Amino acid sequence: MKQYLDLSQRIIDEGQWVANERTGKRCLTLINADLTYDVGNGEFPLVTTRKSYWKSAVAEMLGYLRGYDNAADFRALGTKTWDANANDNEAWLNNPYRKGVDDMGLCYGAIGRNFPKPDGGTIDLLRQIVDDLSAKKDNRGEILTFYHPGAFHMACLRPCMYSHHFSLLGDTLYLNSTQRSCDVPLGLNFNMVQVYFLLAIMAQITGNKPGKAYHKIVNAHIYEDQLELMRDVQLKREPFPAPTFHINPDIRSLEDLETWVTLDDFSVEGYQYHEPIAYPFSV
Ligand SMILES: Nc1nc(=O)c2c([nH]1)NC[C@@H]1CN(c3ccc(C(=O)N[C@@H](CCC(=O)O)C(=O)O)cc3)CN21
Ligand SMILES: O=c1ccn([C@H]2C[C@H](O)[C@@H](COP(=O)(O)O)O2)c(=O)[nH]1
Repeated sequence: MKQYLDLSQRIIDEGQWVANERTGKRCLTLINADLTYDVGNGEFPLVTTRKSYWKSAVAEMLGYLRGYDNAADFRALGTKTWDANANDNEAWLNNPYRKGVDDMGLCYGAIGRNFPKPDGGTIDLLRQIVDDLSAKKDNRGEILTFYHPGAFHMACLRPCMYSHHFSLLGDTLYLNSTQRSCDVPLGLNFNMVQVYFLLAIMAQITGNKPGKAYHKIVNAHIYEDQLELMRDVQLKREPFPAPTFHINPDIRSLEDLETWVTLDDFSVEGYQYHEPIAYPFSV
């Protein structure tokens, strides 16, 4: 939580104003931030200085792991966060590759679970990584990437957290996640939970212990219409102690994640938080 508040304050103190063409808004922007989550010690990075919707965050990551490519599937899982990008963005609505209502196109899990090969066919990157880590193998390239520049014109958005690199030392699993673009008031709230969750669940389904997760952010920004709420409301609040995150121990495999798992298989204990803040969202 302290890392989140420090980054937000750093953007306010040192950030530069940058015009963003896609959204038509200016962003106060900082380059490079490194956050660390000690998953092995259960330090769950949930924001407490406003109500944070952690179930939505977990649902998003679960949808990526399942390879979902449309907002209706994400809604069925328990999050509406892809509705706007799938259905309200002018450029995407006019894109000939859009398959209809709720389609997100080729992004996130639709790429990572089905990565196109130049010589034909596709690779399921997640399946390969789960198989290797379960066999205690780390080939120094256990990388789940959602980044495929050749498919950007067929997607509603380029992936923001685009690479998750797993490493095994003995039976302790580590994760380095990289994010190219970060909406700190809205997106990062979710992204911290997602990086923690990804390491915790991957350790559990591959029979390893979770270690630390390292979260690299390149472009960290606050949109102009969010600045006042962050500076004058959220940053004035005192954080509460971190809650703890629990996963149903019966989840044992990638197939479990793909079939019967719901948000009821996850819980948060001891979550104390301040009043919600409704930050504006830029499509
Ligand atoms: N501008 C922007 N920021 C983002 O963080 C973002 C995108 N676009 N597009 C793709 C995904 C979608 N994400 C989203 C979308 C909506 C919320 C949001 O509205 N959050 C509210 C309510 C959440 C809820 O009720 O479930 C919040 O207060 O956190 C958060 C992340 C993260 N990503
Ligand atoms: O997981 C996510 C997904 C998206 N975001 C934010 C970061 C940016 O504000 C927008 C994406 O816009 P681009 O023009 O494609 O950079 O969404 C996030 O913070 N976390």
